[in-house]
Amino acid sequence: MPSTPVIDVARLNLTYGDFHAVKDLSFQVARGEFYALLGTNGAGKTSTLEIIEGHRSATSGSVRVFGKNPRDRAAVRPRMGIMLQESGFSPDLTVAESVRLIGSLTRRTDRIDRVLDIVDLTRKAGTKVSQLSGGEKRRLDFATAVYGTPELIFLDEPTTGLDIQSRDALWDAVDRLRAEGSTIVLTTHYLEEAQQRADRIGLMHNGVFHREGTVSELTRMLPATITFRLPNHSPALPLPATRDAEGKFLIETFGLQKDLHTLLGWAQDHAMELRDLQAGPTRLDDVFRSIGND
Ligand SMILES: Nc1ncnc2c1ncn2[C@@H]1O[C@H](COP(=O)(O)OP(=O)(O)OP(=O)(O)O)[C@@H](O)[C@H]1O
Repeated sequence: MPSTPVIDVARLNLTYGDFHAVKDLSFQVARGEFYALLGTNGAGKTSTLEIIEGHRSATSGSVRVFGKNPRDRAAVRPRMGIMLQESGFSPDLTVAESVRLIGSLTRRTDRIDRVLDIVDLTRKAGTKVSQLSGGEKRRLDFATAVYGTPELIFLDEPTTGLDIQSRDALWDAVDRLRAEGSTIVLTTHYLEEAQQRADRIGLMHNGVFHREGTVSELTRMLPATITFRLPNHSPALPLPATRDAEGKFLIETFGLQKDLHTLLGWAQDHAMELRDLQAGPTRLDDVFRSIGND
């Protein structure tokens, strides 16, 4: 029998005055899953997450986290690690004091030196929050997700402002949390981060899901592309293609491997060089750009 979902949202609605921000939204997140809630600006992601995190009441619909009402903070909060866009740590506290505060707020236990090590702030333990760089502050925000290895972790734009080393370290830490069984909910505008890691994606637009599914389910709906250039007066191509104003050819295909094989065979047979050849699967960016087209 499948286990109870960690998050169960059914026909969720939220209105701000007469503005309908979230409309009949339903989705579930299973234990151990990495779910990315993505969408256009103003789509309703933050509003939805605020309800799931217990910060806001729904106008109607049902939200269950670990089978409980998330407004029941005492039952649910200790099991959730929430990395907000800004955690709002007091500027006068030191890094170590801020991390200790996470423990008392969430009622989870952990070793402060362990958490500082994971977020690479050991050397800044005695530094005041006001004296941290933007990236260091972001890593301190991440400590809220790491502290006490919570069962459910929300990451809201976690890598904004982080250099590449810090990003890699953050994702390594997330991988370890997953290996220990944590469920991850990510929101980000860096689509490739979601594309690489998410088990499933909910793509929101105007308060509803435009699409929901695995990355391959989402991208399978749009064609992959092959682009290249050819010298003038080349023989006819073996596949339908369009040509832009700069002379670059574009082939759109749902059979990338087969069509690429056909094209390369044609080029070989005619001793043609396919200059600037690029072939790529559909990216999540393309699915995003298609919002509003259907
Ligand atoms: N407190 C509020 N009062 C009135 N309208 C609000 C309030 N908070 C959000 N909204 C509106 O609700 C809609 C959804 O906002 P929300 O912040 O949930 O979107 P989002 O998907 O997180 O957007 P973004 O990617 O831009 O952060 C937006 O049109 C926003 O202007």
